[in-house]
Amino acid sequence: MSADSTPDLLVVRGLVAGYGAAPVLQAIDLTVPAGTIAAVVGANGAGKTTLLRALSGMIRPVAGQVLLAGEDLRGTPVEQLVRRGMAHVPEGRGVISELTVDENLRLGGLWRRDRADAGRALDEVYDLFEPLARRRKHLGHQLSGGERQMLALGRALVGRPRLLLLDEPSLGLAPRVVARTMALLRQLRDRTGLTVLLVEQNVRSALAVADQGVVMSLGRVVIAAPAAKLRDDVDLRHAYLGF
Ligand SMILES: Nc1ncnc2c1ncn2[C@@H]1O[C@H](COP(=O)(O)OP(=O)(O)OP(=O)(O)O)[C@@H](O)[C@H]1O
Repeated sequence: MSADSTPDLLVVRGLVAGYGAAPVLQAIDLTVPAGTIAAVVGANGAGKTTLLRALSGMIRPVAGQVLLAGEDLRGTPVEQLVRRGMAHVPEGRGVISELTVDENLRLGGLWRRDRADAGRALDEVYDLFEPLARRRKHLGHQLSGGERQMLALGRALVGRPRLLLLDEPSLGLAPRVVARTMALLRQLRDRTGLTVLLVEQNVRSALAVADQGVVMSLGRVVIAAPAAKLRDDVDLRHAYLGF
């Protein structure tokens, strides 16, 4: 439990993971309370993307524990992670260019047994992302960068995740689109209780929307603090964020 007794949805303890002999992540500890947004920031190569990959089962941790709502996820196959409520929107977004917007979105709900609710979730995504509703029949490759970002996020939301792992959603997007995406995350948190772990290069935008800021350096968490504190405390900003 966190200090204000909100249950922790995600608890990471001593997570070690990487790609070969030398691990990238060096014993990561992290706690994300349910219904909050945590922004993971840090220099290029700090290990932010690797952290998301290790959480979503794309790479197998060498050591440590990942608990989702108290359940240990070690050894859980990726499709089971999705069923348990974890959705990962990777950097580069993974939209399938040859499929239409509608087909891409439906992929996000294919595994769901409750077909009626999958249909409702699809309608909700079209309500949230009006440009997607207008382009249902367009192919993935016909979309703009911002629309592809919406589509990747929308596809994850069709699965009604509890925990959304989001890698660099602002990458390559116009500031207006970034602002809209961040506002949407807040709206989802407030309306549906969604929990978000957001990796961002755009530190200011990320800390503006987040409840918690997590700064990584060289595969470690160097500080985890309320986002407002990281935003407003000049000494902390200078020490950990360099601005
Ligand atoms: N597929 C891979 N195989 C081997 N090493 C990798 C692979 N992906 C990343 N790395 C290495 O792992 C380290 C951490 O990279 P990672 O992408 O997690 O950092 P990051 O904080 O997300 O940085 P960026 O913001 O540049 O994506 C880097 O040294 C990187 O070179």
